[in-house]
Amino acid sequence: MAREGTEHWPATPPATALFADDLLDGEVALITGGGTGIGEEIAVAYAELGADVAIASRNMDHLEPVAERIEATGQSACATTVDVREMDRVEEMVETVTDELGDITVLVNNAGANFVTPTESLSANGWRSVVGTILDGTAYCSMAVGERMIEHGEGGSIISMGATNSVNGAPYHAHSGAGKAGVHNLMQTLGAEWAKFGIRANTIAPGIIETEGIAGAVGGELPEMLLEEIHADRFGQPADCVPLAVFLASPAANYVTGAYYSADGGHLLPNVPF
Ligand SMILES: CCCCCCC/C=C/C(=O)SCCNC(=O)CCNC(=O)[C@H](O)C(C)(C)COP(=O)(O)OP(=O)(O)OC[C@H]1O[C@@H](n2cnc3c(N)ncnc32)[C@H](O)[C@@H]1OP(=O)(O)O
Ligand SMILES: NC(=O)C1=CN([C@@H]2O[C@H](COP(=O)(O)OP(=O)(O)OC[C@H]3O[C@@H](n4cnc5c(N)ncnc54)[C@H](OP(=O)(O)O)[C@@H]3O)[C@@H](O)[C@H]2O)C=CC1
Repeated sequence: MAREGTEHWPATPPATALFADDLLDGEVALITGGGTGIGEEIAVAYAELGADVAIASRNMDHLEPVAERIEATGQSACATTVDVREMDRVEEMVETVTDELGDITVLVNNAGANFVTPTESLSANGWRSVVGTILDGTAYCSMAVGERMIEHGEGGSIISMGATNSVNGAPYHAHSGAGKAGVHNLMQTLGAEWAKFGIRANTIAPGIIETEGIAGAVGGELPEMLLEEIHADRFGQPADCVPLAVFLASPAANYVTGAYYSADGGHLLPNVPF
């Protein structure tokens, strides 16, 4: 996996160099969109730290090679198809994962969708496609897994991928920004409601992370001029998002819920003196 860094902003080291290799022993993690990009990096890191890992998305071709990478660590893997926009399919996914790996203790709502477009060119179906994946999908997966976490009675960790485009609004991101803002709000609400069950719910907001998904979303290569807005002077890599995802899944975050952490190289910070 690419881990490009610069002199002042070095690459984030692999999880095995940062965390104890048994940190996630006994955890069963489900990562939606775990066959590509950031989700793949989190899935493999969780397995390297001792979790059994399920990955789910629409296309099994994405999932099978990652399931092999998980199994190569010695942990159990489950790869299953789902469209997170459909509650029935989400319920089936959760049944499959629970049957194969046991009760889910960590859910990572990572499946995502975006394309940049002027809002006046956005169709209703385009809006639904993106908001359905980001917001409905996060809600459906959280409800289906949360219900079982409550029944099981041992708590759990729900981690959702937000995006920095939701913080101040972002031109051409009406659907994505609004959906991701909803994700953060949903995690805060679940953090409050489900605290009594020992379920924590938190959000990670990546900045601009080099993945095939974002390249597709912007219609090709990421424009270099975007770097002018990033204090770290480099785009992020999937590995830059992993330590937060490991922390939030682990006992190190036992007192952390409703929180919002960005991994964006300072993208949201002002870059002019006034
Ligand atoms: C520049 C800096 C950015 C920084 C912040 C970035 C924040 C977030 C980033 C990310 O999330 S990156 C990860 C992105 N990953 C993906 O998008 C992967 C999954 N993507 C997809 O599945 C597709 O790209 C999809 C279009 C999002 C969804 O596919 P689906 O099969 O459900 O939809 P379609 O039937 O293809 O289309 C539905 C609807 O949407 C319209 N549409 C699709 N692409 C565009 C576009 N580029 N511009 C305008 N409209 C688009 C399409 O025409 C359909 O609408 P109708 O024509 O039926 O009205
Ligand atoms: N890369 C970036 O710069 C940023 C990313 N993010 C967020 O981080 C997360 C990961 O992004 P990234 O790795 O770049 O993206 P990718 O495009 O690589 O990953 C998105 C994943 O979601 C899956 N997916 C998409 N739609 C659905 C659906 N309807 N049902 C189930 N699975 C689906 C895709 O698999 P399949 O096609 O097989 O369904 C794919 O594996 C996303 O939530 C994204 O919004 C946030 C800010 C910036």
